[in-house]
Amino acid sequence: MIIVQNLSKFFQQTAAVKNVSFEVEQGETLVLLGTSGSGKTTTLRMINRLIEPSSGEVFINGQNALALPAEVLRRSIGYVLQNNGLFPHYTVAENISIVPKLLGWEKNTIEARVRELLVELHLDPKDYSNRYPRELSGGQQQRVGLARALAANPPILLMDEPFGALDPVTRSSIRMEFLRLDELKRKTIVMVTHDIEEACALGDKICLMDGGSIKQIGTPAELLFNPEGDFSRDFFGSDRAVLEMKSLRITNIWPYLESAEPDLLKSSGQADKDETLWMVLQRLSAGGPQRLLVRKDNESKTISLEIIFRSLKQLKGILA
Ligand SMILES: Nc1ncnc2c1ncn2[C@@H]1O[C@H](COP(=O)(O)OP(=O)(O)OP(=O)(O)O)[C@@H](O)[C@H]1O
Repeated sequence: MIIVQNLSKFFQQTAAVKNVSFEVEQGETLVLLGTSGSGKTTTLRMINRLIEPSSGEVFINGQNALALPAEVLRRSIGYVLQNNGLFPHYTVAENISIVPKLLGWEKNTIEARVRELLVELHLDPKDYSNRYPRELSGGQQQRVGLARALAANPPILLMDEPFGALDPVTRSSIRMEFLRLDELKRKTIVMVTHDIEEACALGDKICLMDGGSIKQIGTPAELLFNPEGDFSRDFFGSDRAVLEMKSLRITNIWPYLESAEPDLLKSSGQADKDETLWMVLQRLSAGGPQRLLVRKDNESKTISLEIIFRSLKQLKGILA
């Protein structure tokens, strides 16, 4: 769906992005992760040509993006900015309607779409449609920013630090909300963040960048368990243990779990193979187990789990 080939950007003498190449399949989320100044935003903005590349190519559905008029390209790509970029003098409904209006949609269709998006994003249309951005909390503004990007139902969504301006608690709850949105599940998404946990939670693939270049691309589990080089290894630092837990999908360890802890999984009754082990365990026991270790043995290719619950009562409660 998106192919980026040898993309580079020079600002005067400075190489902000150097020979970056990646592919994002339809419905996939690729996260651009890296330190400050590593070229993430520049890379993202070259996809919809808010920044014109110095060299390299971008293909969207097989079409050369650099050969299309930039406005046409941008109408098929939703864009969510870090500080939401809402127009302060437009109401919520007007902000969300911008692209559908540009595309000449009928008034009734636009109104219905605005209502639908507000409901989906948990903002009561009666209460919020006519508010101005300043009358919303940061999290609500961010939801409206997302609704605006989704309004014309673009197949591709680019998100630049979409949760960056939020406090950690709001950030993590909105992130969970976004993960569950059906509308987002169908999109091809490229997202910038410097938050490692966010990258692991949201990315099907992570593109780890440093100094304008890609250091490694892979699934969160690949980057965590098989880092290529010192930069990748050091990047996750002390967060590694928890992140490994969070990035492991039940599918990855299903065969081992079935033989090792059948009761545990059966007791959940609904352990979804796509969920991370962490989420399942959190659901199983409010507050999570006291200690949870995953060990991977590369030679025998086995994964062992050590789960220590807070009390016998907690364990019995789960298995009941
Ligand atoms: N318009 C510009 N003119 C000159 N240099 C720029 C411009 N935009 C970005 N740069 C430089 O390009 C490099 C990459 O910037 P970019 O914003 O892509 O990084 P980033 O990884 O998104 O950083 P952050 O996480 O801090 O937003 C930086 O060194 C930055 O100073």
